[in-house]
Amino acid sequence: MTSPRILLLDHDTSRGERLRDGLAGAGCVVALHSEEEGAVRAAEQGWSPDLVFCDGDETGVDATRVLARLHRLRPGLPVLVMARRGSVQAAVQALQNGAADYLSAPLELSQALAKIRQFVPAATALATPKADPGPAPSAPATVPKAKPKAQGDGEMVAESAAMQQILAIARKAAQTDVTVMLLGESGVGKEVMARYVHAQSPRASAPFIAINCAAIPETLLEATLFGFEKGAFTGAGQSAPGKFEQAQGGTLLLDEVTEMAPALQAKLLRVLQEREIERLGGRKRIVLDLRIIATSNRDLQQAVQQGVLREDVYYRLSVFPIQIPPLRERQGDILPLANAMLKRHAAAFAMAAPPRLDASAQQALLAHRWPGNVRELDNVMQRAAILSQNGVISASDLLFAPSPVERPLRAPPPVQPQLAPQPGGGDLGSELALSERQLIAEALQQSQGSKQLAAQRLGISPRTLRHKLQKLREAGLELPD
Ligand SMILES: Nc1ncnc2c1ncn2[C@@H]1O[C@H](COP(=O)(O)OP(=O)(O)OP(=O)(O)O)[C@@H](O)[C@H]1O
Repeated sequence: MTSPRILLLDHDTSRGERLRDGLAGAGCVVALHSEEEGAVRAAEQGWSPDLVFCDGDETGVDATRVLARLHRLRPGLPVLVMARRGSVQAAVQALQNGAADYLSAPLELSQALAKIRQFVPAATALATPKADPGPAPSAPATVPKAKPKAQGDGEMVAESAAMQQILAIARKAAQTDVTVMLLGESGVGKEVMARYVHAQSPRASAPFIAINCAAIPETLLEATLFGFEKGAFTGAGQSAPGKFEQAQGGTLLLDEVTEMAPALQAKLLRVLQEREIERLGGRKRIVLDLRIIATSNRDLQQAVQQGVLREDVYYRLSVFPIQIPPLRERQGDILPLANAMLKRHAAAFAMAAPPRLDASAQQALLAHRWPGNVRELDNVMQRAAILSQNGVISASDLLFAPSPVERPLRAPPPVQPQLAPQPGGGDLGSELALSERQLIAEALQQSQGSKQLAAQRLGISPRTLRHKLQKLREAGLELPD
């Protein structure tokens, strides 16, 4: 993975520094600016970001102007505007001005990482931390205290037959102390399922502690998991328990466990076998009484073959694997999930009632491939709640983000080389057709799949665009419905 380059523009310097440090710790290259001029000049002088987070609080930074200036330099550059929660007006304006998304300030690190992963193709391996990654590795003594998530937050929606079956299996596993391995693409709901297993288990009233193994630098991860005694390393001013201890009696979720460094996997193996730990720098053996749940979005056997996952750890973790299918394979969940999310976003935006999905919107949601799974659906619903008019969401309010996995329009097939030169030079007709295809592809990508916006960009009517798309489809190109 190449490091995503993030331009962060925030007039509140200390808030910006917190986010910058977190993003840098997760592997991003971040340029932080507190003023518009510096930020745009950096981009003008060749520091080309992959994504921009721009302050939208109107105190010192004019997000609309920044957006316009950056888009002049790099059309299609994803600019995400951050503004205080509840300012629906600001959200609508930002989106109308070409912002890729609108986010509530202050922006959580996990939310920022999720957005980077969504908009920057090279950052798919970047993980959303499920626990505060804490400070930089140079200062492990200040590993944050346990931050257990609220029990049962976020309701599980599972109406499809496939998910009903999986829930039944998960409930059975919950009754034992078996190690559960949750598998599935990013965003399918592995953490939601882990919380469900915990909630259904006899350990439900004890803590549920989640740690994202991919989001924490290797040196800090060991101290975070095992805890440490005072003086264990430079800066360890006082003893601190690790996540294993914090989860005593309850459940520890090791999210993205396959991203753990092999040396630490060896230590994890001992814990899985012996159910006891020692803090770093400590001698006392601490007996563990907890369930371990692990997740991964990799193919585990392949991970073993590639040397990413130790084989012995694989066997220990895979005692009870549960595969969660991608959203596109459980159509029965799409609309119930969409409605549940609209309810949540409507409450967050202080709307009188959640907006309703009309038939065109329902159809578009069911037809989409959801490469980003439930997380992507949640993002689409958040934007739709903001854009909805008179309490109704129609297909044109649904802005599907271009996916790093699967673009709305595949690149046109390469032009076949001519065996013999045609009399009179190149074939102008096919060159024009190719340019048209490219223009349409670009417009769709820049409009995040919205045909209405794409038609506006191209200066043609939505009907003409539909007609052209139909023709391209007939010519064998794969296109969104
Ligand atoms: N069945 C569900 N019901 C309600 N919300 C869900 C469900 N599944 C997923 N979500 C929501 O979708 C988002 C992604 O879910 P989650 O973090 O559990 O996915 P994940 O598979 O762990 O993703 P990753 O592999 O990227 O960490 C969250 O906001 C979560 O609340």
